[in-house]
Amino acid sequence: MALMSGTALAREILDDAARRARARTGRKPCLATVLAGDDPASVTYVRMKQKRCAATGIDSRHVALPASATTRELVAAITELGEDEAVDGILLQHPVPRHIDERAAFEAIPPGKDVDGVTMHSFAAMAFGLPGFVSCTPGGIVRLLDAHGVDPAGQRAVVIGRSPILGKPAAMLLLARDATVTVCHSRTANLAEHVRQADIVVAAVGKPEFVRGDWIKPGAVVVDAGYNPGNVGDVEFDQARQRASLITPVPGGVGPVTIALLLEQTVAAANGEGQPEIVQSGR
Ligand SMILES: NC(=O)C1=CN([C@@H]2O[C@H](COP(=O)(O)OP(=O)(O)OC[C@H]3O[C@@H](n4cnc5c(N)ncnc54)[C@H](OP(=O)(O)O)[C@@H]3O)[C@@H](O)[C@H]2O)C=CC1
Ligand SMILES: Nc1nc(=O)c2c([nH]1)NC[C@@H]1CN(c3ccc(C(=O)N[C@@H](CCC(=O)O)C(=O)O)cc3)C=[N+]21
Repeated sequence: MALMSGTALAREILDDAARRARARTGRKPCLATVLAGDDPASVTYVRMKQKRCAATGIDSRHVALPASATTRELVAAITELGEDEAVDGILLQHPVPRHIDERAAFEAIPPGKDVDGVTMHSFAAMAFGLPGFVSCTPGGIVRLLDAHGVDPAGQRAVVIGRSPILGKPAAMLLLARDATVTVCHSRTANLAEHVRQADIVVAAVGKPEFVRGDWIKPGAVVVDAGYNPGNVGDVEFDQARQRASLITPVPGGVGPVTIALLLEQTVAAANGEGQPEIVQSGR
């Protein structure tokens, strides 16, 4: 077993982003973070992103709305950031309070500022193999595989989870890399049987140690995107690592690369570029 660490890769991506920041524009790129409500985990994530911005030479601006905010108010706040020329990228922290229409709020982000890759436009571009911003966690997963010499082509990939910002786009990116992709979810029958067949497993469930180590096929590559309270992933790490050829740790795996991609795409947005290199096949 070897560890598929994300910290070194994140460092590389951030160093490169720092070098490219202001190169074309002469001013710092600016990421706007938007948070509705005060969920403590979300507050922590947003703070992490802001700190990483500061260290990378990126300005950040934060818009905080109360948990009682309406869809209309959230959409208005995002629309305003979309029209603000000083803002290059917009991140709306997921999840939003239950009474808010999250999709409507995401869609208020103009495609050129969708550095978190959450809009229909970005998803479709990614799925069609066209230039655009990728969803950060799935994009980070593919970059991790690349950095560790894992070529998904012809491999059986099983993605557990189908959420709009994680499981579903992760499946599309693996498909673009010519993997044979199975997407599992809460209605999947015989989940363990699917996982046992997988050369590449992506766990994106949100349940601590949900994926049992003995489901992992010997030699498989395991990517644990789960991030549960107490820094616990979605995979039973100690058992899985004995069977996997490569496995991401939690923390220090997918998480840091996700944030690095967000900042990389913010710099790209400021420089007027898309992010075409992740999707190659155009299928
Ligand atoms: N490192 C990072 O950057 C990020 C990490 N995360 C982490 O990833 C995890 C997943 O996040 P997210 O996708 O937003 O979560 P969601 O809750 O939106 O989605 C969870 C998915 O898991 C599926 N699922 C739930 N129970 C089961 C089950 N028993 N068997 C099979 N599938 C099941 C659900 O299926 P169904 O669709 O049928 O309900 C759903 O598709 C969390 O731990 C989160 O913290 C999330 C985003 C970024
Ligand atoms: N619109 C939106 N986009 C997101 O990308 C998004 C989101 N909403 N909502 C919440 C999840 C969660 N998420 C994490 C990112 C990095 C780490 C991360 O870097 N974790 C460190 C540990 C950090 C620490 O706890 O010290 C690690 O895994 O090593 C974790 C979780 C992004 N998310």
